[in-house]
Amino acid sequence: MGKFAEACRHIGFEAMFTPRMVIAKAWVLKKHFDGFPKTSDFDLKKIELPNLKDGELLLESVFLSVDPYMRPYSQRDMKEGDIMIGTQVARIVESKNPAFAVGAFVVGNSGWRTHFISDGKDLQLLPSNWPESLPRSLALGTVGMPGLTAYFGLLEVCKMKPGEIVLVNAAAGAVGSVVGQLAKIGGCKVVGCAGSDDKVAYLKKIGFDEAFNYKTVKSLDEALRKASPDGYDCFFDNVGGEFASVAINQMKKYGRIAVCGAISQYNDSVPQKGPYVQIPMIFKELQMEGFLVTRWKNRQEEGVQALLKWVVEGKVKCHEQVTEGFENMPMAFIGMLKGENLGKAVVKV
Ligand SMILES: NC(=O)C1=CN([C@@H]2O[C@H](COP(=O)(O)OP(=O)(O)OC[C@H]3O[C@@H](n4cnc5c(N)ncnc54)[C@H](OP(=O)(O)O)[C@@H]3O)[C@@H](O)[C@H]2O)C=CC1
Ligand SMILES: CCCCCCC/C=C/C=O
Repeated sequence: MGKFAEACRHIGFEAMFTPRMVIAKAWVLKKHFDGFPKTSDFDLKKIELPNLKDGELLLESVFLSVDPYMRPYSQRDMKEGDIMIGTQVARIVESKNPAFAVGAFVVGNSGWRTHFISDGKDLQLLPSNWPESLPRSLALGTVGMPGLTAYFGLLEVCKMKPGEIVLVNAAAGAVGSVVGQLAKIGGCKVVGCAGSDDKVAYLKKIGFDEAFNYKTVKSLDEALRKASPDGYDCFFDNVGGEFASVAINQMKKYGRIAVCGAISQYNDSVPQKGPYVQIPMIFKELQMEGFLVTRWKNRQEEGVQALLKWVVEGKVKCHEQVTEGFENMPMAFIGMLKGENLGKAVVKV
């Protein structure tokens, strides 16, 4: 390094003279999942990032999300060798775009990478009223896509009304835990099912009226009937498969079923067989509607502000399962699919 550049480094102008070389780490899908994902299906790659062009930003991921949709979407939309899809909370490290200041935090959709370059079009700045004391990781969970899924699914698909009875499965997870709490805020009775006694205890702590461990009950049918002998007006289904086939028979007349997810089927190599839904749907005159949260893209601001307010007021509680270390992303993803997470599963880089 020349004397002038050295002097500049001492006074903090190094970046002006020495282009920064950034090596990003990224997880790629080495092999399409066959049944349950394995760590050997992933590969960790290093990618040298080019210098920024005008209008571009360099970002570093701070928290990355692992979500169930990555399993079916990888099958549908990805080819082997592609970087794993996903969202992150990222900090702007360098900016050649006047709309984005260095140091600001955004939600990006750039996949499993430690660093990336963006032109800003696909980035969402964290709301300007985000409290300093609130973990920014919540922008991937309760105050992000999963929270919005609960919000729009309950309001627009279940069309819940005060006094109704709401059933939700995978209830201690990112979406389910918000569903139950919003249904309580909306004046409903809430029944939640989850896969461990610790999760059930958590559901009771955050205000669910009834909760049980679907893995240890003798009969799911009996447990659902005991939790709500009159049946269910709304069923927010995160699980599908056998659970949904049993629950549908306990819907009240004119009940509404929001088909949000089918995690019990994502790892199946051979499709599951019925029982089928038509008979209870006809005789109970049910409405069953599948949805994707992206339908309400134009109302995202409304949803985020409503969720942020409830979280800040303490009316919606959040729990996160934080895995430390970018190198542990595959493990965190697999763990979430196995049910190891309480609340939202995120990875801290
Ligand atoms: N439609 C949409 O736009 C969206 C849909 N979703 C869907 O919502 C659902 C929940 O997602 P999210 O809250 O992020 O994830 P969670 O945080 O709930 O994590 C997944 C949970 O699913 C449960 N689970 C896993 N396998 C099974 C199984 N075979 N049977 C029953 N439960 C199982 C586990 O909980 P447990 O220990 O209780 O079994 C696990 O913790 C998923 O199906 C997802 O695909 C999510 C976001 C958007
Ligand atoms: C930019 C992230 C898009 C998330 C879409 C989530 C839809 C989920 C479906 C099932 O899990």
